[in-house]
Order: sequence, then structure tokens, then C-alpha cells
Amino acid sequence: MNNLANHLESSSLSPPASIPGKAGPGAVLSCENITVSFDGFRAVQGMDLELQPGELRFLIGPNGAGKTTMLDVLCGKVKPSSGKVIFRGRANAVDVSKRREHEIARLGIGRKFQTPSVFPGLTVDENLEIAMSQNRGVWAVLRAKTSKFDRMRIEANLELIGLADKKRLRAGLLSHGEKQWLEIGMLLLQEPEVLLLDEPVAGMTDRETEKTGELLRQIVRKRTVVVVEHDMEFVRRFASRVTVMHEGKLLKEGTMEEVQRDERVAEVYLGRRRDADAVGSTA
Ligand SMILES: Nc1ncnc2c1ncn2[C@@H]1O[C@H](COP(=O)(O)OP(=O)(O)OP(=O)(O)O)[C@@H](O)[C@H]1O
Repeated sequence: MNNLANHLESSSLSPPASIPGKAGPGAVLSCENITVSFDGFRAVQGMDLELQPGELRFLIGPNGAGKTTMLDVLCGKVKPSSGKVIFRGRANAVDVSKRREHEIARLGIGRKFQTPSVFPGLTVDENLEIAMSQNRGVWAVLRAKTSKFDRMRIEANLELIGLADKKRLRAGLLSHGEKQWLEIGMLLLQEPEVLLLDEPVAGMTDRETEKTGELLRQIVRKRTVVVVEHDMEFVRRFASRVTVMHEGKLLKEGTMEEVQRDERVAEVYLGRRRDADAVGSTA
């Protein structure tokens, strides 16, 4: 049974320890009627999504619901066949659905993929230096002297991601969780306003998962974070709002408590299991 099913069925439908969505001056990002087709197959169909500044939003749903495709649209990796993605970041409102991936990153939408992509042969510190100077070559960055201001930003980042005492360690020697935090730290040095994370706690220990949740809470003090996640205990602990997708469409949006109470969500997560049980009982 998948994790949300566990939660829906368990007696622990107590109010979630979530932070209510913060009302902001206006949405930082709004998707309107997004459709994505892959050779005629509609992976996302008319999806709307609006994010307020400072939200820690979780995007959940069964396998194949279109969650990763939505992140791909937000960062420009995939172009929607219709719809708009309006980003109100540092610049005026921009429809980023028409922009290229690197332009979107520069405008302030940062994306972290599932597998950490740090430089394993370089130290934690060197990885952060490189992240801060994305437009220069790796060796040029390492040879150049880091300014005092940049140094301060790196040190602050090391504290935030909890790797200050490992800054001289080669990144390849870090644990899986630590590599994920390093990569988040690298993204933060590019000062994104919106951070997109795909299953950040997959493969982490319970302790690492908890630390990641705390890190995300720190990050949303200044930024907006969208997380695609299957670990429902993690979602329940840390989400401010949850968006449920099913078959490329928006199924439900609300607090985790509201989502857990929704019958259609229960059906999507439990329906197949009931069918399976029914089949099993006739055998
Ligand atoms: N590049 C592609 N070409 C063709 N089909 C694709 C492509 N990318 C995704 N799909 C299909 O689109 C649908 C949505 O995929 P997506 O990865 O967005 O789902 P998801 O909700 O993230 O699933 P999961 O939780 O399993 O990662 C799936 O049926 C998938 O097979």
C-alpha cells in the first residue's frame, strides 16, 4: 500500500502539524490551464497552480499523475502545448512558458533533480564556490580569489545546510542526505525566489529526512518551495498546502488534513487496492 493510503486508513487523522499557507501580496507563480502532450499523450491536462510567496507546497499524486512533468514545465525543461506560467519574481510578471531553461533559472526559478549532481572530486566548499559563479568555467572559478562578500555568503550557506564542519571534505565522501543538502545549498547561492525539488528525501534516513524538513522551513522564510513527494509522513509534517494531481489534472488542493478527508483522493489512493482485495477474495 502506498504511504498516503496508510495515512488515510490509519486512525491518526488528527490535525496535521502543518503551517497554514501564508497570505502574500500576490502569487509569485501562477500556472493557468497547462497542457503537456508527449506524442499525443496528455501527461498534463488543463492544470492550474498558484503559489504564494513563502509557501512550502507539496505536489502529490499516484505514479504517472504528471507531477514531475509540472516541475519540468515550471523550470522550462518541458514546453506546454497550451497555457501560461506567470512568474512575478524580481522582474515584472513574465510568462516563463515561452522562455528557455537557463533564462528561467536566471529569472529566479531553481530546480533540483532527484539525483544529486555535485562534483564528487571537489570539496564541499569548492562546490559552493562554483555554484556561485555559474557563468564562469570550473577551473577559472577555483583559480580566482573569492571576494569577502562571496565568502560570507558561502559560510552562511554552509551553516544553513549543516555542512560547516565538512567544508573541506570531498563531496564524493558525503552521505546521500548530505549530498542533497549540498546541492540545495548550491542552488540557494543562485538566489532563486522559487525552488523546485523532486523527491528530496528519497533514500534518506529518518534523521536526514527530519533535517531536510527543518532546512526547507528555514528556506521558505525568504523563498517559495515546491516539492514533489511520495513520503506522506514527510508531507504531513512539513506542508503548508498540498496539491493532489491525478491523470494530469488537479484533483484537490488544501491542507493535508483537507486532502486526507477528501473522498476522491481516498478513491485514487485506495481504489485500486480495494479492487485488488476484491479480486483476491474471489480467488
Ligand atoms: N518524455 C516523455 N515522453 C513520453 N511520456 C512521458 C514523458 N515524460 C513523462 N511521460 C509520461 O507522462 C505521464 C506523467 O509522468 P510524470 O513523470 O510527470 O508523473 P509523476 O506524477 O511524476 O509520476 P511518478 O510519481 O511515478 O514520478 C506518465 O504516464 C509518463 O509515462
